[in-house]
Amino acid sequence: MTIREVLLSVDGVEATYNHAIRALSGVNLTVRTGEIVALLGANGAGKTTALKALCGLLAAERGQITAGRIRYDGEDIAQRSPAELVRAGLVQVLEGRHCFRSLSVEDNLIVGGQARGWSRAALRRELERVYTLFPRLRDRRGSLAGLTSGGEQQMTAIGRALMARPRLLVLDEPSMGLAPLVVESIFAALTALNRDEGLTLLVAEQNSTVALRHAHRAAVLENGRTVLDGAADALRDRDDIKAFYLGVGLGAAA
Ligand SMILES: Nc1ncnc2c1ncn2[C@@H]1O[C@H](COP(=O)(O)OP(=O)(O)OP(=O)(O)O)[C@@H](O)[C@H]1O
Repeated sequence: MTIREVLLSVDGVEATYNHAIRALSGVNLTVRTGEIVALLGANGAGKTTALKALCGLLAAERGQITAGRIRYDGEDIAQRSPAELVRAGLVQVLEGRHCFRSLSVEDNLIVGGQARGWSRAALRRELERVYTLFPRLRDRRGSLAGLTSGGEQQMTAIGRALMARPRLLVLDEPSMGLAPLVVESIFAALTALNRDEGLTLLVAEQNSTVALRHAHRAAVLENGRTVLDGAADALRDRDDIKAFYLGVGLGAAA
């Protein structure tokens, strides 16, 4: 996959909640078209806040961007609504596998396609694309999403985002609470989308071992600020960095 122009840039972003609690104090991040970028950091480092800031979701949590600039596809997006950003191709999968629990898996996916107003034929084609990527969802398409496994719910949440045909897919902790094999299959699907379709990905993860295995580059947050930014393979080999910033024990870092 060829990596091209800068699709997203976050420069010196600071943010607070309730105009009082400082959550971000200098986040810098660049995502180029065709890249997989991992956003790493320990619990509470500011990953979720950073993703919400760039997806237009901070205001809904009484959060404010107080400094810095966020540009997507060459435009300042700090004031854009999440719906506008989805139409522009910036689509997020929030932490915690947000599915409509009382809708079927397939209806969840269809809801994701509504942002694009697909025709019937196009909708069918997009559903097929998701089912090819996640065959388990084809088997479970008639089941209520709330009654499927954690992994299937995460796949449904990702599938729903894919139905909007993102240019940049932003994911918050896709591995959370899932068994290692399920995590591996989700990351394998995301990597295949990146490789085969050039989908650009920004993935926040506490599971730095998995994220660094799949990402091209990574940024590390500590106390709301970017402290490291570099090639994923360089960070992967630095056990000292992982132990210091990511809380990965030296013995478990391999
Ligand atoms: N809605 C909120 N209101 C007030 N403070 C918040 C809110 N959400 C997060 N914070 C605070 O902002 C800081 C950054 O939290 P954030 O959730 O962004 O970190 P994180 O790296 O995503 O951690 P985790 O992996 O635990 O979600 C923390 O100090 C947290 O307590």
